[in-house]
This record gives sequence, structure tokens and C-alpha cells, in this order.
Amino acid sequence: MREAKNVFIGFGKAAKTLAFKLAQAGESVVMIEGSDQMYGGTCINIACIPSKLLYTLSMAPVVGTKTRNYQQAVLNKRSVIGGLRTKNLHKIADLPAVTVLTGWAKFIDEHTLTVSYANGQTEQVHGERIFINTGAKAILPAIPGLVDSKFMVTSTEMLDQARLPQKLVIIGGGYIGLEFATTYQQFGAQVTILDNKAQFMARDEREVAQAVHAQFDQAGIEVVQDAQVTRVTDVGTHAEITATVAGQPQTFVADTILVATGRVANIAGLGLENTAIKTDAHGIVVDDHLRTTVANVWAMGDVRGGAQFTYISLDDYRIVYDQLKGAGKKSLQEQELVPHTVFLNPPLSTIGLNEEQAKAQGTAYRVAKIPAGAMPKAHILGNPAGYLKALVAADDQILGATLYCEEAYEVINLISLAMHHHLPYQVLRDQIFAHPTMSEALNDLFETLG
Ligand SMILES: Cc1cc2nc3c(=O)[nH]c(=O)nc-3n(C[C@H](O)[C@H](O)[C@H](O)COP(=O)(O)OP(=O)(O)OC[C@H]3O[C@@H](n4cnc5c(N)ncnc54)[C@H](O)[C@@H]3O)c2cc1C
Ligand SMILES: NC(=O)c1ccc[n+]([C@@H]2O[C@H](COP(=O)([O-])OP(=O)(O)OC[C@H]3O[C@@H](n4cnc5c(N)ncnc54)[C@H](O)[C@@H]3O)[C@@H](O)[C@H]2O)c1
Repeated sequence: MREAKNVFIGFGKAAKTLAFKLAQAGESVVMIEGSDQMYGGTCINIACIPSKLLYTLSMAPVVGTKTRNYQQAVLNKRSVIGGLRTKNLHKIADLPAVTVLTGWAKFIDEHTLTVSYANGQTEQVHGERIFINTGAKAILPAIPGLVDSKFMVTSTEMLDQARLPQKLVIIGGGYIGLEFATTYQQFGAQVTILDNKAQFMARDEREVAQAVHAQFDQAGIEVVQDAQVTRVTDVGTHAEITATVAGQPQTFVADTILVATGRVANIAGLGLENTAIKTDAHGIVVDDHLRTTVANVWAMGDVRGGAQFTYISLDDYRIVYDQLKGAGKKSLQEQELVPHTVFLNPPLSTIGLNEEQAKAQGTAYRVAKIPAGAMPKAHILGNPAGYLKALVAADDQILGATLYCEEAYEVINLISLAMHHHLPYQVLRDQIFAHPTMSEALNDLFETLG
């Protein structure tokens, strides 16, 4: 039997970072990854990186023309992702203390896994410690005809589809739905989003949801709320999607149906029933230090049923590493305040409280708000749309921000830093920023508060 001090199931963000650190410290590591197409995990292969690469390319006309070349973009994406995958593999596989096994792992007891290889062979691996980092997979709703439709894809297939859809229907108006609508519309697809909630962008405040909706209207992205999809039927070259919209039957036509209705923890087939590791409706149950209900097993990233973001998985690594090699003080508590970005055009980044939440909680606040068009950099970038808004408490601490503007995904990190370090808003108001940048909007934004 193969043995190691540290055995990882899944080559995700937390696992690869922790494996690298432990191996560098001379501890033996076995990394088990099911697919040779997934070294480095979901983010780099089938999620954040390919989707943001296509998003970026969807905004960039081919030099000398006004067209965006979708086929070229997909080829470009394959080449970049292939390079990153190899780099990720070698970064840990080349360390003398690491063995990478390409096969699917399943618990047979709390210290032992069976690894099944593509050639039908199996092997047993014993771990003093075992770290589960198996991620999440797309939820496929039980809609008659959906999974059998040849036009149905999840984000994974969509990101590698060589042909640009002409009529794309997206079921689900969350992160993936909104981002893919933006990207594929910009490449030239006709896009309709069918979301089952009554409100567009139900998690966000109405002000920004209305601003995004107006931008979608302008771009020609159709958004249908309160849509309960009841059936999908393939009809030759396209599919018909039947839905009840606000109680009325409607039919939509698509040559690609993207299912983006959330993702669920990847625990099926892991053999958890052979252990005392508990699960709930969200995933593997962990405590604030990511320990499962079995002392030698930890769970990190999407599989533990929390917020599904790569930066959360990375922070999960920090929590576990701190237990193994540090003071053991880091915990999930520190993940409560984190920035989020939806990669729209312009992008939308948020952190902390929004105005509706502050009102509902009865928190006293002042509002700072400026239009994005006030910033020269927004004009340089050719998109002065949107606004920046922040909430400040009576003691001058920043309560939260909504940035719907060019480069919001960079600027939000400065606000996050200020909030985490309890800096009063005046620090950002008076900070000298490089010019011309979008960050300098923070001078103007907080200047409005005096
Ligand atoms: C389209 C899309 C876009 C996204 N964009 C962003 C974004 O812009 N920013 C952001 O922060 N987040 C984004 N996310 C979310 C982000 O991708 C995930 O939160 C993150 O990748 C989760 O990483 P992880 O560490 O949990 O594990 P993962 O990276 O998911 O790794 C899990 C690995 O485990 C392997 N595995 C599973 N079961 C087994 C088994 N039994 N044996 C062996 N191996 C196994 C899998 O093959 C996989 O490689 C996006 C997600 C999607 C789908
Ligand atoms: N930029 C980023 O950070 C980023 C980008 C993409 C994905 N992600 C992560 O991946 C996760 C999964 O993304 P997602 O968009 O699949 O999930 P999501 O939870 O963000 O959105 C799912 C949407 O689908 C709707 N829905 C559910 N069932 C439906 C049905 N039967 N018919 C119509 N609508 C339905 C929900 O109401 C919701 O609006 C996200 O929650 C996020 O954590 C992050």
C-alpha cells in the first residue's frame, strides 16, 4: 500500500497551495486528481480563468476591424489554459516529496482510499492526514427533456464550444448566467436569461440591479424573471424551451441551452459512508477550522458547502496551514467580510453592507456616491457608464461599497483592505493614487463626505 503523511483528494486551489507548502517543508504528499484535464482544479481549467479570458476577449475587437473573433478566442483560451494546467502540475509534481496520482479516490476507511485509474487498475493509499478538496458540480434541474437535449450544456462545455451560439437561452440568472450572457452577447449571440426568481439579481440592492438591467436592455440581452421552465424539446436544428412566466405559458427557441442554476458539493462516489464524516444539504460538515467530524480529515473549498469562490478556497488553505504549522488561530470567522465581483460590462463589485441592508438593520450611515463618468480613466477605457457608492458609519468606518464601473474588480480590493484594517474613510479620501487610474475615484468618492 502507498503511504503518505498528507493525502489530498482533488487538485483544487486549497489543496495545491497546502500540498506545496507541506512538501516544501519536507513532508510526504500524495495528490490524487481524477482527471488529467483538471490539474490545478476547476478555476484554471473550466471556470474563473477561461471565463474571464473569454470575457476579456469578447470586449476586444480584432485589431483593424470591429469584429470579435469567437473561434480565435476559443483557440486562444485552449492554449492559455493548457499552459496553466501544465505549469500547475509541475509546480507540485516536480517537488521530491510529492507524488501525483491521476485517478478517482474513494474512502474505504478513515485513513485509507482506493484510487481507480482510467486503465481499470486500482491502488490503495494510506494517509496520516487526508484533505478533501473535490469542489462542486453543476446542478441539473429535473426539467423533462433537459438532460437529453443535444443543445444543453453546462458552463464547462460552453467554455470550450467551438461554435458561437446564435440563440443562447440561459437557465439561471446568478453569477454564471449574468457573466456568460455578457460575454456571449458581446461575441454576437442573441441571449435570453430565464430565472425562476421574481426579482432580477435578487441578492443585490435594487438600485444596482436596475442599473445592470438597463445595461442589459441596451445590449439587447433579454431577461425573463419568474420563469419556471417546464419542458425542453429538441426540434431538428434547435430546442424549444417551454416555461411558465408569471403564470403564463411561453416558448423560447435556442441552439444552445446553458444550465446555470447553481453548483452542488462534489461528494457523490467519495465513499463517505465508509467513514464517520458527516454531510448536510450543502456539503461536508466542518467546524470553524475546517475539521470534519473525523479527526484526521479536513475539507476545504466548495465541497464544504460554503461560499463558492476561489479566494475562499485559498483562504481555507490558510486556515488549515495555520493549524498544522502556525498558531491555530485562523478560522472561518475572518471570511465573513469578502469582496465579490460579477464580471459584467462594466463589472460589478460589492463588499459589506449595501444601503438596503443598512436600512433594514437600522444601522446609521452616510452615503457617498459619484458617477463613473467623473473619472478620466473611465473615458480612456471607453466606458463611462455606472457609479461608485459607499456607506460610512458615524465613526467614519466604511460599512460597505457597490462599485459598478470599469476596473471595479481592482478598486474593491482597496476598500476591502481599508475595511479589514478599520481605516476611516478619510485615509482613502486623502491617499495619493497614481493617475490616471480608476482607484483615484476613491479620492473623489469620499471627498463627497467632506
Ligand atoms: C464558470 C465558472 C466561473 C467561475 N468564476 C469565478 C471567478 O471569477 N472568481 C471566483 O473566485 N470563483 C469563480 N468560480 C468559482 C470557483 O471556480 C470555485 O469556487 C473554485 O474553483 C473551487 O475550488 P476548490 O478548491 O473547491 O476545488 P476545485 O478547483 O473545484 O477542485 C476540485 C478537484 O477535485 C477533483 N475531484 C473531484 N472528485 C474527485 C475524486 N473523487 N477523486 C479525485 N479527484 C476528484 C476534480 O476533478 C477537481 O479537479 C467560478 C465557477 C464557475 C463554474
Ligand atoms: N465572478 C465570480 O466570482 C463567479 C463567477 C461564476 C460563478 N461563481 C460561483 O459559482 C457559483 C455557481 O454559479 P451559478 O450562477 O450556477 O449559481 P448562482 O447561485 O449564482 O445562481 C443560480 C441562479 O439560478 C436560478 N435558478 C435555480 N434553479 C432554477 C431553475 N430551475 N430555473 C430558473 N432559474 C433557476 C437561481 O434563482 C439563481 O438566480 C456561484 O454561486 C459563485 O459562487 C463565481
